[in-house]
Amino acid sequence: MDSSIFSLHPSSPLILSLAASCPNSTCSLGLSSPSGSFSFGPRHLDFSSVSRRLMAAPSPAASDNKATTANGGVGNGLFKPKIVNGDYGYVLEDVPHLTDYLPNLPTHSNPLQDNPAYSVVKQYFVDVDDTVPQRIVVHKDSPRGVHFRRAGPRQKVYFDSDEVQACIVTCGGLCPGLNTVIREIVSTLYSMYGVRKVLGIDGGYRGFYARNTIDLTLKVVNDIHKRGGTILGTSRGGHDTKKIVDSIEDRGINQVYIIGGDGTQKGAALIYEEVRRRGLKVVVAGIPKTIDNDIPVIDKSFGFDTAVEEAQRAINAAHVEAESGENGIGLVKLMGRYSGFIAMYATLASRDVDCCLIPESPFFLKGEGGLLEFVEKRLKESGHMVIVVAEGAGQELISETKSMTDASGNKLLQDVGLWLSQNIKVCLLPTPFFILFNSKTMFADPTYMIRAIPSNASDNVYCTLLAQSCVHGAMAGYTGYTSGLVNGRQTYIPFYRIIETQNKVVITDRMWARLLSSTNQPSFMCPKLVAEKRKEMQMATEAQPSGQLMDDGNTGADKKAANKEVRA
Ligand SMILES: Nc1ncnc2c1ncn2[C@@H]1O[C@H](COP(=O)(O)OP(=O)(O)O)[C@@H](O)[C@H]1O
Ligand SMILES: O=P(O)(O)OC[C@H]1O[C@](O)(COP(=O)(O)O)[C@@H](O)[C@@H]1O
Ligand SMILES: [Mg+2]
Repeated sequence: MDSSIFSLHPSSPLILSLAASCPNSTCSLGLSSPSGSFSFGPRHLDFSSVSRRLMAAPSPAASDNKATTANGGVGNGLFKPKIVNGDYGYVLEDVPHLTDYLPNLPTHSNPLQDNPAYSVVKQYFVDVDDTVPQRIVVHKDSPRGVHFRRAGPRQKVYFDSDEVQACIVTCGGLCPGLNTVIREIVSTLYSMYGVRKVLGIDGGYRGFYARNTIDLTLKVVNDIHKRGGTILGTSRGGHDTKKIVDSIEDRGINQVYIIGGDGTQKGAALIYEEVRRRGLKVVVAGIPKTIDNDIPVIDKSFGFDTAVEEAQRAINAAHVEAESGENGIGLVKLMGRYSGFIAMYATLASRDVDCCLIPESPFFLKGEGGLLEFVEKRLKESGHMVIVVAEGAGQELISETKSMTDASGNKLLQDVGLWLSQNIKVCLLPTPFFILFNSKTMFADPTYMIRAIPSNASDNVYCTLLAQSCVHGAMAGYTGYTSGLVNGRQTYIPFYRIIETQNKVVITDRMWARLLSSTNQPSFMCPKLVAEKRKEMQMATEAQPSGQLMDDGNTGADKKAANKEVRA
């Protein structure tokens, strides 16, 4: 077994609470799956939805999911997180299971057992007790820390193939790989589990109640991974929990696959809660989508690699333009509303960038140590320069007018690229240096071109594994989870962990230091801000017990060293 997977030992006291909260034994009791006809039309109660309600009668024991703590619940916090504590500071942040509120569900043998391609794989099924640590850098005395349930196929499943009526929805902004994920969910359901009913929800959350559905067959999805966008369409806004769950019931859907970013996963958490409140045998599973890479816990999001690769092409073009003219400035705006990961990685990969500006690192234009001073200096040294700016950078400098939001409630941003190119022109031209020499600023905004391309080879494989893991979890009866890669392993992560924070570039970490050293740009921090940052970090460091690893895997000692790296 891989050392990064921690399997619970049967003799551990932990096994008792896990066995209670995550059944994996075959139940002889229980009602058989509904055999009534499913309704695809407008809302009316049919036999299948009545029988699902009858099956739903939750027992008091089952509705308590054995959580040992009750903090930070999902969505509106109706249901307790499943947290299991083990020896040496081991914590399992488990995901819900249908049997938490439907205790007598029958199980079936996993059809993969008879699949010639998989039956020969040694240990193909994942041990139900396998878990994956969130942090892999540990010290001799550090606690084992937080773990997530390992994803993968289970020996027993909680759905009969004929019983499954799955649906897939894509929400939020576009991202390379969406079609691959759709294709692979359909293909896993059909080819591995023999499912024959998969619906596509048209146009995001509102499609549940305002649009027709699309039948997704192997033929329909066959070559969609070669196309950008999403064949299902997507949208912002339109999340109405009651209407969505009504539609799920009416259509007889019992597996809901929701592909989207932080906003979408918040919506998914609410759907899960409502489904559970109504006691439905319906799995709600998420697949994290964010081109900005701003979803926490997971290693990285699908489409991110593709986006960085494409962003590099734009940087390259800007570099060619800048280098060909006299004092040419190539300015490239990249995606990143709140997080500058695409800008940071594209800059690091390209090596042609002189300055990278991201939302996490404030900058200022004029005066000593400001951006304009640096532009002038770099032009004098090299005769050209390339600036990469993430769309969320410098927003506080552009306008103080009350910010507007989109249909999903996301802040609408001012165009920092246009603003910068105008300011560079207006502010630098009157200086003696620019009166003597010409300068031309070329501004490129390739954001929508990047979002629209199909995913590259590595993202395609990543999307395939994500989709397969997600389906295995649903068939095994897990629910209320997002599938995600943690330390290179597929896991099931409870919704509340995905939506509680946003992943951001930590400018006191080594990666940002690498970037600063590759571009040799100033940190643009005024001395007061540096002092404040240092103080914040010092206080965080002192609050940590000795040897305890902090959020980013560093110890207090690492942090102290990092504090010294913050440059004025
Ligand atoms: N807090 C929330 N609660 C419920 N639904 C939400 C929430 N935030 C966003 N959504 C819904 O999720 C969908 C996508 O959200 P959006 O922010 O546009 O994209 P992303 O999921 O990529 O962050 C939209 O339909 C939106 O209405
Ligand atoms: O699709 P829109 O509304 O133009 O939004 C553009 C935004 O979408 C993003 O691609 C992120 O989308 P999500 O919030 O859906 O993940 C950002 O990079 C960009 O700010
Ligand atoms: Mg978002």
